[in-house]
Amino acid sequence: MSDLAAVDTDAAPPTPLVIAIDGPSGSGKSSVSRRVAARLGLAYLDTGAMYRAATWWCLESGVPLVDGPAVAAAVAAMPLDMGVDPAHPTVSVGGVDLAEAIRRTEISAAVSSVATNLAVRAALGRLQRAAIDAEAEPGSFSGGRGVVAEGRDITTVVAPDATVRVLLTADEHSRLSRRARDVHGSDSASAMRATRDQVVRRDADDSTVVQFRVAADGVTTVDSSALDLEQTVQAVLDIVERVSGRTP
Ligand SMILES: Nc1ncnc2c1ncn2[C@@H]1O[C@H](COP(=O)(O)OP(=O)(O)O)[C@@H](O)[C@H]1O
Ligand SMILES: Nc1ccn([C@H]2C[C@H](O)[C@@H](COP(=O)(O)OP(=O)(O)O)O2)c(=O)n1
Repeated sequence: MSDLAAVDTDAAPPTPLVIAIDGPSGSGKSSVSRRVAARLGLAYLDTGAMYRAATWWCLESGVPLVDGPAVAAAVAAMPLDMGVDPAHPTVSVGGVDLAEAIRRTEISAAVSSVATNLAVRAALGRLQRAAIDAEAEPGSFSGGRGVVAEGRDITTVVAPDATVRVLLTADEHSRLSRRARDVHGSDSASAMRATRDQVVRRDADDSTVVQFRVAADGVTTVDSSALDLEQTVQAVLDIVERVSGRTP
């Protein structure tokens, strides 16, 4: 038998990895997920940005956020586009780039009222699942490279069949301190007080419809309270290697 004949040309390509990461505000989901995706050559889907974009769209269209059916109808018609390159993730609606707008305090303060609308959750959940499937399908347009998707219900509702499922946590003080530094450039007592609404109140509201405080069966918890960013990324990469054998 020649050397050439020994090559198995029918060998299946590696199954695209789907990594689901959930956790509360400030636990480090976005920072860690982007880095894990970049290191493994995967796409990156920020599902929180989709809820933020939906909130921006409703406010921009003059839809009162207290009117649940009107909010659901507006979100169903939202021309949303998510860019999933971890080096440059984008979110736009009707061609308007929302990178900055969706991080404003006004959106952070209002987003839970949209995220607790069950019709909105169903609609955005379907879009998220389709985006994950598009990245995870071998031979798909995007090349089936696989994806890291992060949010609050990815491990439990949107992609409970993901190859790797992680709940990223951190104690309340660490989460407040990180968010205060992100938003106010300082984690002084007053900056942390000013951030409480965006972290503690919002998580309390969000957890009335989604369970992201305790790991579901089969989900591995990573507590980042005593870790720096690189150590947290490494902790997730270690889990990926253990579960799937994949390394950067
Ligand atoms: N151990 C850590 N893990 C993740 N992020 C950390 C860590 N320590 C500090 N950070 C910082 O905390 C912030 C976390 O914010 P982010 O990733 O937006 O969290 P989330 O998406 O969960 O709200 C970022 O500025 C990040 O650099
Ligand atoms: N899969 C998801 C993702 C986010 N959400 C909600 C929860 C949050 O209040 C908003 C915004 O999420 P985002 O991840 O951007 O919030 P943080 O940056 O972690 O504070 O959307 C959700 O309900 N389900």
